[in-house]
Amino acid sequence: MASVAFSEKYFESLLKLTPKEQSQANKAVMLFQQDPQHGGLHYEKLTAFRDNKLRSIRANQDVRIILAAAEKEDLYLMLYVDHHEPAYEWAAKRKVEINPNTGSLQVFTVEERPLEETSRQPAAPEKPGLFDTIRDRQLLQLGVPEDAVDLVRAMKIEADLETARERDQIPPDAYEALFMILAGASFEEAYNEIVLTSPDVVDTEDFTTALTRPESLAHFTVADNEQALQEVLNQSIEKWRVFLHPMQRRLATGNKNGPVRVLGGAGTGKTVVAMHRAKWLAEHVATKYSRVLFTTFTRNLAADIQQNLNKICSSEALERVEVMNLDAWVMSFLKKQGYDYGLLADAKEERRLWEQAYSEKPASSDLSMAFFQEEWARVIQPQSVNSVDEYKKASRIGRGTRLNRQQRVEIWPVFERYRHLLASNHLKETDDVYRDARHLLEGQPQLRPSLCSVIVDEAQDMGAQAFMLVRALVPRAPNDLFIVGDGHQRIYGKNKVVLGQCGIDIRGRSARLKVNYRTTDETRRLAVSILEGVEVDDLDGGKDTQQFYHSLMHGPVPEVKWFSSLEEQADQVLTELDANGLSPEACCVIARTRNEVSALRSALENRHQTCHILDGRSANTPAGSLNLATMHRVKGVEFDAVFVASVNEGLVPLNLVIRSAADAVTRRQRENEERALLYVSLTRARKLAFIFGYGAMSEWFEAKKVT
Ligand SMILES: Nc1ncnc2c1ncn2[C@@H]1O[C@H](COP(=O)(O)OP(=O)(O)OP(=O)(O)O)[C@@H](O)[C@H]1O
Repeated sequence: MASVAFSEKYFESLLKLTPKEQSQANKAVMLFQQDPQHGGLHYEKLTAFRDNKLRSIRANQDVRIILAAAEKEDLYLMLYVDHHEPAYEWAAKRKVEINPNTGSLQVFTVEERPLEETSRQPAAPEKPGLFDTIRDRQLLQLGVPEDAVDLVRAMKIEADLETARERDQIPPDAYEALFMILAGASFEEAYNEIVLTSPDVVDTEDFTTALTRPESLAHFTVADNEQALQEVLNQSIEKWRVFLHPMQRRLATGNKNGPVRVLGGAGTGKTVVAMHRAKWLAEHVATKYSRVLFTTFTRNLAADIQQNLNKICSSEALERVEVMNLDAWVMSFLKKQGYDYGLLADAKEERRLWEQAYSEKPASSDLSMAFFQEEWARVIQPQSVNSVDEYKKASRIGRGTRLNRQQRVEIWPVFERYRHLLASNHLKETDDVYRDARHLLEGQPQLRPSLCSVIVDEAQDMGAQAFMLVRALVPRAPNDLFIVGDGHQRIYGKNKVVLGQCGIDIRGRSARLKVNYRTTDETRRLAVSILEGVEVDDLDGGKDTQQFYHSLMHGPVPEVKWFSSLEEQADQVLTELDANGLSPEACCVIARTRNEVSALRSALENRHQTCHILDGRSANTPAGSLNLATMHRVKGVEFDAVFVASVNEGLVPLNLVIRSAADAVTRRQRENEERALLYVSLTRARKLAFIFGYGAMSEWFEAKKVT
């Protein structure tokens, strides 16, 4: 039986056909796998074309499947499917080759069409080439096909590289390397990033081996038996399930000699990597008695992840993975040990307790209640400070208000009182709960759950106590921890965590994902610009950057529009939905506060638009209803279009939050978090993003507005 592989492009083209044609194409491929020479398929060599490996078969009278044949290996690569003429047109200039330097299987176009006119404007002849500093030999090492070297040499402006990618003249791996060079990387940096496993010798005729390389598997999937073929064809191909970026694949598979940390801007596929890692661990490391715990920040995110894992894991693998938000997991664990506390989750209750505790403040002190709350969250809880003596010694690095030892002694009773109030109300904060669970495990190791591995998603919003608990949950061993996060998206006022200080040593095992698969580059740029100048950490005491972070999709630059009233803003939301043919259930209106979300809801409902508020519990949005959510709630999810609404002065950044900061340092931290909220909101958009406001505009957008 023949082996069949499919390119990503094949599925893209398949999905453009009618359901009937798709099913005919599937049948043809299945028949082909049984018998490539079957008369009904009209297996035909496309001799006059650029690549003599190309063949076609018939799906019906008109629809043709274009494939490349490695006949000696009885291996066939399905590349494209379309109606007769466009299918042959597509095939005429394509080449399918194993790159002799990188070993990756590449499909690209060879054509003599010049690059855009822009490069040939009067001044162009003297313009230096984009890649003049890179030698031909280096271009080849980076995976540029020999046929494309002249084209690369002719590139004069950035748009030339984009044009070449859009026309498939440069294969994706070579494009990425060239993109990095343009963005300032040295040859060595680009090479190390793109050519993950440089083969010693490449056999350019050995397609079977080429298809095992991560670079090839980013764009091809193999079905080497009938069952595999059925599976590939039956599932609607969601790309993330099959076509992993080489870096994603490298991270998701194989034994790791200890904790791994994965960073990456919004939409770079961190959660996808974490899910594939869970799958790999479930298949290779876990047993029924030693499972994988996949934790994330909220119940909604855990539910989404479970749903997606169901799509990629067998039922045996699923039994070996437990998905839960960390709070829920720890509470359930503690309850089983007879723990008799509830979690303090109600902001009003919290405020009430603080107001009582604040009354212990010495009359001589003019510190605000906000100061005490911040001090508690950023100094006392992360360091498990339990007594005045410990407080005297506690590190207060990063705090804006200085306190000498005497002052610490004087204000300590406020914290003691707050702790007492929590206890007398049978309440604990999450940090307490994490700590209690860890102490329990340290004192009674036999209680340790049987886990071989813990995966942590959205790590930027987990604090030190959470990570110390995670460390205690699983013994130090290969594959023990896999941590995924993005400091740019820290929105819950947690201290920056330093994994090394929580006993988690990631040295030599960390990576950053750079390709945004969700958002258009135009939206991504705007989102990144909001965080300009904000220093972002890498979860381990170092700095993170957005260098080389890019998106391959393009669309309109998000519009920043201003209105005179909330009602006018609501009108415009409806106008844009209509004008862009958007389904309301695939879109979301996002505002900073719950009150503003409610006001928007009323305005939209008054205009006969049904709305669906995304809150703590997720339920599917009914068809025709428009999603509405706060900025906090949209973390980790995505929509075709987002309307970041009511970006008004006072709301963005939220005045209340900024004004109540006890000192300048805290104010800056809060302002950065407000920026992160906008970054998160904007990067939820798959196709379109809008920034709307009314009344006085947020100072952050004054310069960008369109009237
Ligand atoms: N290899 C891939 N091929 C195609 N699509 C992908 C790939 N990896 C991820 N995606 C898609 O990109 C989008 C973002 O992925 P994911 O949610 O994993 O990113 P993330 O880095 O966790 O995002 P965020 O931090 O913004 O929540 C999803 O729609 C996902 O299906």
